Amino acid sequence: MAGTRALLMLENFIDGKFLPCASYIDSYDPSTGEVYCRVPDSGKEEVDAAVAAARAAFPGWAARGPQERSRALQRLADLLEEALEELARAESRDQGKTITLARTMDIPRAVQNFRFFASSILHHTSECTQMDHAGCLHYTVRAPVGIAGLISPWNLPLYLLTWKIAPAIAAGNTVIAKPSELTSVTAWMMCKLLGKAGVPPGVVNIVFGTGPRVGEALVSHPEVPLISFTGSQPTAERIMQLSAPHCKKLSLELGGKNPAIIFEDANLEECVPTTVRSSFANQGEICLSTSRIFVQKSIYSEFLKKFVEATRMWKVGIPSDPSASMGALISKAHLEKVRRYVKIARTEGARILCGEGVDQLSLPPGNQGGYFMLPTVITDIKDDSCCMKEEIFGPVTCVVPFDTEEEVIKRANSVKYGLAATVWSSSVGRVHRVAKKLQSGLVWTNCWLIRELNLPFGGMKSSGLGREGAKDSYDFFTEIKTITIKH
Ligand SMILES: NC(=O)C1=CN([C@@H]2O[C@H](COP(=O)(O)OP(=O)(O)OC[C@H]3O[C@@H](n4cnc5c(N)ncnc54)[C@H](O)[C@@H]3O)[C@@H](O)[C@H]2O)C=CC1
Ligand SMILES: N/C(=C\C=C\C(=O)O)C(=O)O
Repeated sequence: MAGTRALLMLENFIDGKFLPCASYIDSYDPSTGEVYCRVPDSGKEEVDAAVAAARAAFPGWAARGPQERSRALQRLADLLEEALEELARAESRDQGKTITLARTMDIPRAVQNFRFFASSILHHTSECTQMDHAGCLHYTVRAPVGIAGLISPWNLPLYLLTWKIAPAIAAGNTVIAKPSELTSVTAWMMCKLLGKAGVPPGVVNIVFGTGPRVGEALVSHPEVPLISFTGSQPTAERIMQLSAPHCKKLSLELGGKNPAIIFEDANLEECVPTTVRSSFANQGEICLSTSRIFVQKSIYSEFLKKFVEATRMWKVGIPSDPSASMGALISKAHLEKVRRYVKIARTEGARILCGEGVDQLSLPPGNQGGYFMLPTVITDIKDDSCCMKEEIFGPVTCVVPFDTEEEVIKRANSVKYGLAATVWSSSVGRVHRVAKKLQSGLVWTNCWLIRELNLPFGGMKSSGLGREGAKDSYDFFTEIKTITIKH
């Protein structure tokens, strides 16, 4: 329970109004372990109110032209950009990530999400075919689906929430969004800007609270025909079960166990720092984070030495420290889960080369209760260890050697996930060949996380269902109809 200090109190945002809730959940500052905020513990009642508001707003919003909706999105982007510093500070405090990352990645990307969909919504065309022998012309039309349910996780809070809200409202839907109960603050701050941007009441409604209460009420609601979800695979399974009786449209963006494949002709000057970043940026809490590093045997020792040296330079610090590369993990429970994986690796006979249990973490006295851990490199680990199979979602990465191209493709593909891979080689032929054979929705060669928002984003196998991007999100957030004209 919270102490006597003034806590930040969030409210739901329904029909353009901030509304208090009957009960609240404590929200923790990950860098101190102390409660600093209270989040509405909404349930069915709040979802019903949000559905009523979204239902009433839908016809008016859907009837506006794309240009008009686009202008509101542009204005919202401008307002978010004006508030960038305030939002970055709030995101960093709420999530535990460094202020530098929030300032340079999270909030700029939230701004870009609105700008991008404000523009892309103006450029869609529909299909038309002729059938002269039958005297027919066929064409397609698209229309917004209705009320979209949007559920987002805690790792990239405003970044991922806006990646869903922007395409949904650009296409003419109204939305009910549920951010993670662990990181709700920046979503609440954004609500203050919606009216000013010209987004009418009821178009964007945000209900805060836990997955089992408010998330399930939203997913089960018969008037919410589509759900876009980013988060874990077990939660996605539950969402699929609850959606099945209503035959809802689903977009599921789930986890990964992403390999980095490093061939002997890789440019290690670029590969080592990028692979440190792809393993440990945002505390390793990104679905695209590298967590299995396969290195060709001839350069294995050299790579390992350089990689461990560079990892030791990846500074863990309090989120407000501009020189920190990494902040605190999201919660005590998550920190314990991540540490458990390192413990299992050790009991299996793997070697921990740096980080957890090897090096000493140094923190200011006020942050001793925070959820910090050092970036950790594991080696001498078997491919069938849970550390090589399961999504750890923390600052832990495993490095193992390989001999041949065929062998490494097989090993990289031997997990249930298929989200993102990186391939490092200076052979153009090889990067094309390997990229094609990897079971992965995204392959970055000689780089990581360079995003082209136009193109499909999403995973194969247990990493998800559907894709997001300019055309893919438009397709998801609209219903298509084929019309035949006999002339
Ligand atoms: N994008 C990704 O790949 C992410 C993966 N994860 C993975 O999931 C693990 C657990 O993290 P969690 O926070 O528990 O993820 P989660 O999947 O439970 O949470 C994501 C969102 O789903 C909501 N949710 C939870 N249960 C729900 C339900 N029954 N119905 C509707 N919505 C529900 C949560 O409140 C949150 O808004 C992490 O350790 C990580 O491995 C977590 C966050 C993002
Ligand atoms: N979905 C996630 C990351 C997406 C990144 C992007 O769209 O650029 C995640 O970490 O959950």
